[in-house]
Amino acid sequence: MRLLARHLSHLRQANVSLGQLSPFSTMLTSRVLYNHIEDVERLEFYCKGGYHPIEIGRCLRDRYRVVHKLGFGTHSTTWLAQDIQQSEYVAVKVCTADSDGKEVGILAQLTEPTAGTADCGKAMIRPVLGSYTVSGPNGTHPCFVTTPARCSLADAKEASRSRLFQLDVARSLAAQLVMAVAFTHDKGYVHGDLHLGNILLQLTSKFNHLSDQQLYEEFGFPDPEIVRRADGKPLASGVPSHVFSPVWLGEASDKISLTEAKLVLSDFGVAFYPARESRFESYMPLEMRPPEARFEPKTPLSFASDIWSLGCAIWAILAQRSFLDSFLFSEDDATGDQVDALGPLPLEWWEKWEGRSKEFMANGEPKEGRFVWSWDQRFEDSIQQPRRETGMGALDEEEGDAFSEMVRSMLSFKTRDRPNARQVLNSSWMKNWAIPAYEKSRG
Ligand SMILES: Nc1ncnc2c1ncn2[C@@H]1O[C@H](COP(=O)(O)OP(=O)(O)OP(=O)(O)O)[C@@H](O)[C@H]1O
Repeated sequence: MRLLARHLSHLRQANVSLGQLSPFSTMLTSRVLYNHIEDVERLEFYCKGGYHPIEIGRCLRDRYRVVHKLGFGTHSTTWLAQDIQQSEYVAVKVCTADSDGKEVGILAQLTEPTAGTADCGKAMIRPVLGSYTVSGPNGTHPCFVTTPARCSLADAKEASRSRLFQLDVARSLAAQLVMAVAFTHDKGYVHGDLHLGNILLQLTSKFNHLSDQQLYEEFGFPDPEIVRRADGKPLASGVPSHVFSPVWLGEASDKISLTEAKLVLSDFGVAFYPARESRFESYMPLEMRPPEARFEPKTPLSFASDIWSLGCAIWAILAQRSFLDSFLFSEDDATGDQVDALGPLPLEWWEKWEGRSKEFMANGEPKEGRFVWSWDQRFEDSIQQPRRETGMGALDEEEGDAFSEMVRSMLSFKTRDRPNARQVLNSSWMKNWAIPAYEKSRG
């Protein structure tokens, strides 16, 4: 069940990126078909410009001995390795050869010793421990080394029956996420990909005391799956003979304790610096994508676009279900769902929206007889009822009102009406519920 859940979660994340492969991508996926293997990277991305084939047991740079696979995205595979110089486990992210390699520079700037030294948000972004490039049959790949994390919040939710975090854990995670985003924005960067798949949980330092053997006994041995072409022909030189499912170091969301709930904001692969570059396209999953990316495609995205996604992410941390229906099939579905939840669109957007008459009589007025999932009903169905039913703690009226006020303001259609991240940190819900839970977690 956990495997299936993770597979679905990866598919959902991958689905998004596949349509919009990369802002920089020059990779042409290979046309070769392979026999399907569950819960692994897309095999057709082993091609010129794509992934680098990695073998478990191999030593990268004569320093990082690969022990297991941690995960994969559309632009990378990430490996758990033993740093033989420092005798500690590290995560090595090996990017596709078409990656622009900017992520490492952004992480280095965000974590440099002078960057906001006393800022709590800085502690939630992992410093780069080393970076290099590796050349192989598919090209030259930017690689960088960070500390390994336990699992993403998306995977933790998928691994639990309730798909919920304990209330104080959810409050603390939400506070940490806003701190991390506020810090990132203060440094001039927009993250651009804020969703629960990119929000990771820290591993405890005890992990470093495990030998390879103990690690395998506790978390499972790598299970090589043979790669075979569907046409039976031999594999090209850039395709690995075996691939591996990621190791599961995580925990089901409902089992995570307050002290374990330490967050890492990861994947700055599409982050950008709006003062120096204009970005018009959003790479967010449809259900968390800011609406201006659709209705104002000629206006560059900025910090406020992260605030929309941050509002959706905070909702998803507290809730069992995402704010918008996660089975949206088109941009029209997403816009329709946003109007049902948040009310009428700005007039100029409404007039621009060609698909408006499918579900609506007029702006904010649904067609007769159609079910409308309102804000209050979503709050009840996604947050309160599941929390009550599973004994995970519902929000009382005062907290519920403060939470709704904060998230609703972040989900204002017009970017100028959204608070900035520092203002979010100063909201009543943050000050009276979320930050106190975070402080409790630090003892
Ligand atoms: N430091 C880490 N520790 C543990 N797992 C990690 C780490 N970094 C990445 N991962 C795993 O690898 C997955 C992919 O990483 P990441 O999102 O950085 O890749 P990407 O190729 O940039 O993704 P995208 O598909 O968004 O382009 C993550 O969801 C996570 O499961």
